[in-house]
Amino acid sequence: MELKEYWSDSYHSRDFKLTRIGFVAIRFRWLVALLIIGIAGWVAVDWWVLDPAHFKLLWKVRLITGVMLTPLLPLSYLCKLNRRWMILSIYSLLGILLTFNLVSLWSFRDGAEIPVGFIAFPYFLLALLGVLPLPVRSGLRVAAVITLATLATDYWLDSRSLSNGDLIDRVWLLLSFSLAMIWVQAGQLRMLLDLYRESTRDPLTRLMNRRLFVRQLEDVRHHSGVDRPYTLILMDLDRFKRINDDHGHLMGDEVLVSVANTIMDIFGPEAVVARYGGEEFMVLLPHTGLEQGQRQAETLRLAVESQPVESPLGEGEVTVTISAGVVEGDHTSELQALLRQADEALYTAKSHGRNCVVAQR
Ligand SMILES: Nc1nc2c(ncn2[C@@H]2O[C@H](COP(=O)(O)OP(=O)(O)OP(=O)(O)O)[C@@H](O)[C@H]2O)c(=O)[nH]1
Repeated sequence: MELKEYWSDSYHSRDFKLTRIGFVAIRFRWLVALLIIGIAGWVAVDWWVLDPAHFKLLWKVRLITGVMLTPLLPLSYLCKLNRRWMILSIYSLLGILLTFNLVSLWSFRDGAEIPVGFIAFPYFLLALLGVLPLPVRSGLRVAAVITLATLATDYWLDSRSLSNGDLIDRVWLLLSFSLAMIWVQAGQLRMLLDLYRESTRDPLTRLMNRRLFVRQLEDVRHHSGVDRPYTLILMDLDRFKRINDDHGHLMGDEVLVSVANTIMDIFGPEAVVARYGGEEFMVLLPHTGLEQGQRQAETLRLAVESQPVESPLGEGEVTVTISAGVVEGDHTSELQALLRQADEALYTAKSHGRNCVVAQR
């Protein structure tokens, strides 16, 4: 994982963004549910430790906080659809809880001793938010909001305490907890990204696998218009079994990696490229019509044919050829039918003697 991927989600793929938001949504929902139960359950502790006057005020504050948190449960279902909803949900949670913190501390303005649970609340909140897999930039924002709100609350309620060493002590504690939160969040993000890559990448060629490809295809189909077609190229190595049989599986693997690299070189970063099966590759060219797709497939076919692959054991080189089927889709296309059509076009290319490209409307 690169450092910039820890820093901001703008360096994550669209698909991973959605996956991460889905995880955040689930954890956020559990967090809200636990907070509702915890804040309500705390009434029993208040009843035990507080004097009746305080208890009378604070149980209502807890009840109102619980009621205000409740809409965040359905909101968490919207969070997984869109980053904006996620941000709104997280900051609404912070707003409600920091207001709760403010009101509960304010209730001790008469000089009564504040139970440690109330003083520790912002630190408790920072620790809890560690469960969300947020990038460092988002974590810093959350930490800044909690730190500033906590210091402002303290200053407003007891400005005297901020003139002595208490201020340094509090700032130090808040910064320590913030760092711990960001560290845990980055760890969660890393674990999620590693798992995501394991489950969506082919370990040999590092291309995406079929599962992710189909999701990407669905996404491109969804966002394309009638006048903005896309093209699919399904290709298969010719007589690949023979390469394995004659030169060994190590050579076969080398051929697969070499062809994958050639595909990436020819089509560039705009294309969506996947290892679709054992010796099958699929390329999705957004905003590309059938004729242009066919021309690009032909360029690839010639490039593969003209670049023999060297044996990793230094036992000479082999010439590889590919056959390809090309089809065009738009937003009305039914994906399974389109994939079947690409398969038929490839089959036709194979039956025409291999090492050729067949486009099918
Ligand atoms: N080395 C290696 N071989 C693989 C891998 N995945 C699949 N294969 C082999 O790919 C071969 C596919 O063979 P076939 O389906 O018979 O196709 P082909 O020999 O390419 O023949 P045509 O497709 O008809 O031109 C099989 O021998 C598989 O073992 C892999 O990851 N590495």
